[in-house]
Amino acid sequence: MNLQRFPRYPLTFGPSPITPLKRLSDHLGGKVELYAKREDCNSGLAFGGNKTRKLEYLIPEALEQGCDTLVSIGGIQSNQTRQVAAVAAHLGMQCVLVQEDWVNYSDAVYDRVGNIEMSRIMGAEVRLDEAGFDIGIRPSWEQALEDVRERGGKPFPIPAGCSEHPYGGLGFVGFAEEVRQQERELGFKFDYIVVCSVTGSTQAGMVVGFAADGRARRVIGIDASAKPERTREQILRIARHTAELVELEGGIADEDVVLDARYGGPEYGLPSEGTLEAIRLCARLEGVLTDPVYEGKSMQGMIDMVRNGEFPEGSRVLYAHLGGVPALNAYSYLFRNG
Ligand SMILES: Cc1ncc(COP(=O)(O)O)c(CNC2(C(=O)O)CC2)c1O
Repeated sequence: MNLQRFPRYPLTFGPSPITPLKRLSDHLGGKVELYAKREDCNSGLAFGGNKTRKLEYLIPEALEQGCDTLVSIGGIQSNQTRQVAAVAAHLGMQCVLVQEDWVNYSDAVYDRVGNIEMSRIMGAEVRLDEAGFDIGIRPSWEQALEDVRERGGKPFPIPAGCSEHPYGGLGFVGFAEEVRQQERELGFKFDYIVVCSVTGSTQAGMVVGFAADGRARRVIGIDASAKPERTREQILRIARHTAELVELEGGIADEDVVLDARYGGPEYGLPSEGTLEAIRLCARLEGVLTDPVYEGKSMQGMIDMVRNGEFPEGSRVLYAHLGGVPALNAYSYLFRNG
């Protein structure tokens, strides 16, 4: 596998730390050892997250092409767009963000706090659009690109979650290589990796990266799109493309994409009671926060799978914490009683 041939523009602190979740593991019976790899603490740029790792492989192209404006898209509380705004500010580039109406939830502050607040403070042009949730290429985003061109700018297109960009999976191939190095230092290997999936390139990169040592099917995706068929198709397609880019021997089989659809409901961006309980449990046992849109759902999935005995006794499970905490501010009503 050859990731090194692709230039990487450092936007993260270096290898993200792996921390034990010992109190949570003990609370769940102590038969499975849970750890977290902290992409939520991976960068000093506006709290970082999984997109910041992905952007390290997109930015070299933007700089090489002489682009002056990063253009991206997400829902109103998108972590993607906030991370793009931070990288644009950090690089001295302009930023245009399309924020569509992806979530059937709003209250007095939903479009004024958290991610969208930070994007505005960092100087991004934030365009609210009433189109609903869809992880594909959107007319609103294509229009924003055209508008930048018409005003004489040179836009760099960054699709939702970076995922439809040809290099969108590379960052998480690197994640797997980083984990292997950390396993050598820890003196053991993880049996499973749990990760939240929506636009798919995070899991796709991990599947390719861990395929290199036979662990592709040990990457357990937890769908948070509530449209798992679409997300699964996108993960598989991106994984196969990424495997070609890094010259992975053997390629990617359908069965290499494991996506659990039990926890994505009731809708994208809306948490179930189980999700809210998982957020509270991890927060109160570990001081580790997760969010109602993404990580709360993957945390719920991991906790449920441990409770159901779905991981063999003695398993070591690595939870990929991909960030997302800023969105908690937009869902404060759900936690008004703790
Ligand atoms: C905290 C967090 N965890 C997991 C995911 C899912 O990652 P993928 O999109 O690569 O599958 C996101 C994505 N968020 C999107 C966004 O617009 O923020 C791309 C949907 C995320 O932000």
